[in-house]
Amino acid sequence: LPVKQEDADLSKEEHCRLYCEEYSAICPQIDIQSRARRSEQAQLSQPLSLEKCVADCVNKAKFRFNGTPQDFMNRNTIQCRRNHLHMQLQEQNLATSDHCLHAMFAGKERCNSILPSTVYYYGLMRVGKLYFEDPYYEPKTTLLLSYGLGLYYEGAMRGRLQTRMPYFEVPRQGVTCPAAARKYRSADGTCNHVTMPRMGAVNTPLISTLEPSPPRTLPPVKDVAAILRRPENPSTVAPFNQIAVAWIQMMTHDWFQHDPTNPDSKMNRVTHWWDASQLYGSTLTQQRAVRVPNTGKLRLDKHQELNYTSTGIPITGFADNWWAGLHMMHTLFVREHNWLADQFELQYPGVYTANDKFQLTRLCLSALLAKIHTIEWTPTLLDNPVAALGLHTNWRGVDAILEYGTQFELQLAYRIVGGDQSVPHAGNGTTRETMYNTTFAMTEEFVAVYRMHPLLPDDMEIEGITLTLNDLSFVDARKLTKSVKTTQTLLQAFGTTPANTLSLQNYPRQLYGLEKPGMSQPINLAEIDLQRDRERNLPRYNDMRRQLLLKPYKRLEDLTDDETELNLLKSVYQDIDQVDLMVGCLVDKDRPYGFAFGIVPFHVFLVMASRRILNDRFFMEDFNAKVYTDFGYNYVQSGSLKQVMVRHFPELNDQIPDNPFMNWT
Ligand code: HEM
Repeated sequence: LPVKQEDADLSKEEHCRLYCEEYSAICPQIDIQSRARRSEQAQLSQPLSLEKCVADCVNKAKFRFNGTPQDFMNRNTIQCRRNHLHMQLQEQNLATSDHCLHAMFAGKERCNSILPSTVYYYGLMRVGKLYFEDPYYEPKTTLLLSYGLGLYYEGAMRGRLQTRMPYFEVPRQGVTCPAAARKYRSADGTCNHVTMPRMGAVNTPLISTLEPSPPRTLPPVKDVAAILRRPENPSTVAPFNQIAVAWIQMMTHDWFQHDPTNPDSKMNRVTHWWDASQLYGSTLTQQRAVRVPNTGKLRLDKHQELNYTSTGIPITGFADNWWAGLHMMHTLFVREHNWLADQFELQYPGVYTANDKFQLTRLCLSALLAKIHTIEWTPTLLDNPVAALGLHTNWRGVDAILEYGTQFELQLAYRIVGGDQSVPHAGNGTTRETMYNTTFAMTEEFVAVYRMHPLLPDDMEIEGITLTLNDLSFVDARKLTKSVKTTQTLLQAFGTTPANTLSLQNYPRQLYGLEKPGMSQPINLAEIDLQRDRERNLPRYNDMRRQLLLKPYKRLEDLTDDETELNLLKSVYQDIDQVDLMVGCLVDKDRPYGFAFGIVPFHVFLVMASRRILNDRFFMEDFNAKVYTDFGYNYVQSGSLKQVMVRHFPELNDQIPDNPFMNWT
């Protein structure tokens, strides 16, 4: 294990030289952490015997189990499903009742303290889930109690799921971090994490935290894709618009991308961090290509639109799966980058070099994107006051409660829980090392639940002309982008075109014959989506429910009350355990109040939404005016999507609602 060996050879001074030339105060801490890692690694290298694992579960966790060790493993109990050491680390701090709780979720084994866990689960968690899923649930209680219970469910479930995230070493592979890496985000995502510098970097693996379903005969993807297809008659639409759709695709390009030419590869082609790599690239070479040399700015054409190569490839950080929606979003934020870089010169004349201005702008813009996503985009799709409060808390901490209303009881709650510092959130300095003791990486299940192609339209009207999705995609997008006011026109069209709902019969017809450059014939994206989840060993839907601590279903009938949908499901699946993950996500009626998607994707997001903030140094201990500058920090904390849009397209001011993701009139 290279990290272990390297660390073992380093003196304390070496640690300081390598990791914290500027911040020597944290050296002792680093030394302790390195020693802890080394001792963990030494234990990890011990062979794991099944008997020992079970014995530990029984002795350390005081967990009773009747059956063979193999049964124990097969039952998927949380103690044994992770590697042995991780189990010990995670579980030793848990109360016996929590072990029992895990076990109950996993397979209803007998526990020796069944009573407290029953009270806990059936009492707080059950009631909390009711209020979380429907804040207007009867019997009505006080706001404090219903929101409190709902939030309790969210927090407790996140904690449960979090204990399943693994700890693993990412080999350093010769990466050393220069002093500048302490101040700014690196091009390739290295050095965000001080002691494990390749954590979250480009070309490190996406991880699977769930287990594959047992093998069994499944219907061909072709047949399954056929039941997803959107019919010719008008599709069902959402209250939010196509800007929200283009937004989420742009975000996923920041977080993860598999290599479509090598479906077996688990490597992430972009950095795992929320660092706007879709704009800036995930390597130094890509970054140089998008920058205007010797300035802090990014390239735009003479109309201030995104630049393209002579062959129609956009010059930007991530250019795959391109369409007009991405042209619009990238142009908007590249313009914002250039405006912001100028502001650093105006605010601090002569203080910063061109490179400093570029790096500071990147820091601030990434944080603004993360903030817009957390407190504007996600609450739009999860239009539920309890979920929204949870999301605001992710960014602002318990201060969010104060913004939520002036009700006396909420104010009281704020005081009772101890105010701003009581909950980890952006900027409150909780270190990632102590956060859950896990390694940060995007997960395969996160990729899978974001397969949200049904949000897309089949066609869209732009300046009176109806264009199909094929007309808007790949190099065809370029044809639209040569006029002076392209992005303004696109924003108007996308703002007034509703998103489609995430439901069973709503997969765009156009995507069954998507003309992708380099392919000899059109691709069928619906089939590809299904196929990828199968070949990447994602659990099928019902197993996913089980592993996400949700009650599994018994019959296909449990998934939907709609007879047409049920008949479609029955035309391809014989039983509930066959249902593909994406199909289950689209059809499952288990959708909390106001949610645009179901509880399964939500449980996956619940963990990742917090981790990608709480594990990132630039959102935690380094999210402050010292690192971002006073101006930059205020820019992030006071900025919003509408502000950015109006800055660059003032003519749209009157049309853009306060929440630009909602349909414009
Ligand atoms: C017109 C717009 C879009 C086009 C042309 C498009 C096209 C594609 C293509 C060709 C793939 C690769 C399939 C493969 O070979 O594995 C893909 C993957 C994917 N798309 Fe889209 N897409 C579009 C919009 C969206 C939107 C709105 C979302 C919403 C979140 C989305 C989410 C994803 C995800 C999660 C993947 C899997 C990525 C991975 O495997 O790492 N796409 N898309």
